[in-house]
Order: sequence, then structure tokens, then C-alpha cells
Amino acid sequence: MIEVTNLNKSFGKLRALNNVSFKAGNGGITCMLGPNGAGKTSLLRTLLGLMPRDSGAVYVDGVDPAADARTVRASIGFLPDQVGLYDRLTAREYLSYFARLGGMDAPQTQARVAEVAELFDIESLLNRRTLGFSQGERMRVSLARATLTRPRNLILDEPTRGLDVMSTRTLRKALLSLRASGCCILLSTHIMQEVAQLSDHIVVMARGTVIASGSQQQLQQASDADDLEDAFVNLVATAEMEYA
Ligand SMILES: Nc1ncnc2c1ncn2[C@@H]1O[C@H](COP(=O)(O)OP(=O)(O)OP(=O)(O)O)[C@@H](O)[C@H]1O
Repeated sequence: MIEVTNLNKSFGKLRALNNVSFKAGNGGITCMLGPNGAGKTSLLRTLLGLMPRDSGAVYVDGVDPAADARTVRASIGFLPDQVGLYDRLTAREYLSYFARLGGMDAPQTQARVAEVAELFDIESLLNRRTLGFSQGERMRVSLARATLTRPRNLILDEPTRGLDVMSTRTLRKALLSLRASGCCILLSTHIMQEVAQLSDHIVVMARGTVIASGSQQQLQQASDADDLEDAFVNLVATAEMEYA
């Protein structure tokens, strides 16, 4: 469970996060939607304690990342906006390394790597060095790493970038199965179809502020739109007009 209240973060004069508040519950998928520069990545980084906030409260399973970043990070699987693999390692070595870091012994590591490889359909990649992996292959290995330790919370920054239709479907299936197991999933994306198919709750951001939140139906009703894309465009346009 992730709870954010009145979160603020500025870079010099630029207010990247402006009184942001929302909740992402367990056993649910919360999708964060926003135009470029809305503050989505800044928000995710602040939640992990990777970036200090100026003010406001953040709790992940009741723990403040500013007070105990270690505990919070141990409870979160994170897919960052830039995924980096260790090029000299095979995908199996890479995943095993993180499993061991997460406290698994050798047999547990072997079993869990096999499970996530199946979940993200990367069995055929396991024995290849990650150097030269395609964007989609890198992404699937990174998603497998993010879920390795069965985190109670999963934070994904644009998880479908670079994925083809089949891989996107594999990801969708994996996320729904993680949701069913009670995981709190928070993801940022630009892809409306993904939000429409996955979200239990949507948080729309623009210019560092939450401008709307609710179910897809609630957002469409609030903005008098027939589909999510129109709702999003209407909400952002209204916020931009108010800002101007
Ligand atoms: N380290 C930083 N230093 C200065 N400005 C930053 C920094 N990180 C983010 N910003 C600025 O904060 C604002 C929010 O950026 P952020 O990356 O959080 O947006 P985003 O919603 O993730 O955008 P996108 O969809 O383009 O990835 C932008 O104006 C960005 O230029």
C-alpha cells in the first residue's frame, strides 16, 4: 500500500511536484497518466527514497522512505525509466545475482529464476549474455528482476516501452496474476489502451499536480468524454487553461 499526501518537490524554480496526494491499494493496479514533464518519474523516484522531497508525507506499507529507505526498497520491486543490465552477465547470472542479494539461497534462486523466466517468457534468453539484447528483451529481463523477490509493491515506469504485442500481453498477464496475489502495483504510462485494460484506479497528473483521479468511468463522466483518451485530453486541456 502506497500513500502520498501533499508531496512537494522543486528543482530550482521548477515545481516538479505540487501538493500531490493519492493512494495505491493492495491487490490493485493504479495507473499514473500524464503528458511529458508532468512529474511522473519524479514522483516514483521520491516514493523509493531515490530523490529527497521538499515536504509532504510518503508511506509505503506504513514506512516513510525518507526515514527508512532500506526497508521501503526491500518491499518494492522497481522498474526504472532507464533499464540497465550488466552486459557481461547472462540473463540467468544477472537474475541470480539479484535473487541472492534479495536473500535467497542457491536452490531458492534457481527455482525463482525459472519462475520469473516463465512469467515473462524469457527462458530462451537465460543463457545468453545480455550485451546485444533488443530493447524488448532488456525490458522483459528487467521486469523479471523487478518481481524476483515477490515484492508487496511494484512500481513500474512505462513498462511497455519497446515491447511488441506478444510481450505486452505477457506483461499484462503477469501483472494481473501479481494483482491477484495481493500486490500493490503502481505504473506510469502514456498508453491509453494499457490503462483501459489494466487499471483499477487512475491518477492523472499535469504540471506536477494531480488534476483528476478515479476509475476510467469516473474520469470519462467528469470530463464528458466517450473514451479514456478523450477524457485525458479534456482534463489536461482544462488544467492547462487554468494554469495559463
Ligand atoms: N533532476 C532534475 N533536475 C532538474 N529538473 C528535473 C529533474 N528531474 C526532472 N526534472 C523536471 O521536472 C519535471 C517533471 O519531470 P519528470 O521526469 O518527473 O516528468 P514525467 O512525467 O516523468 O515526464 P515524461 O513523460 O516525459 O517521462 C520536468 O519539467 C523535468 O524537466
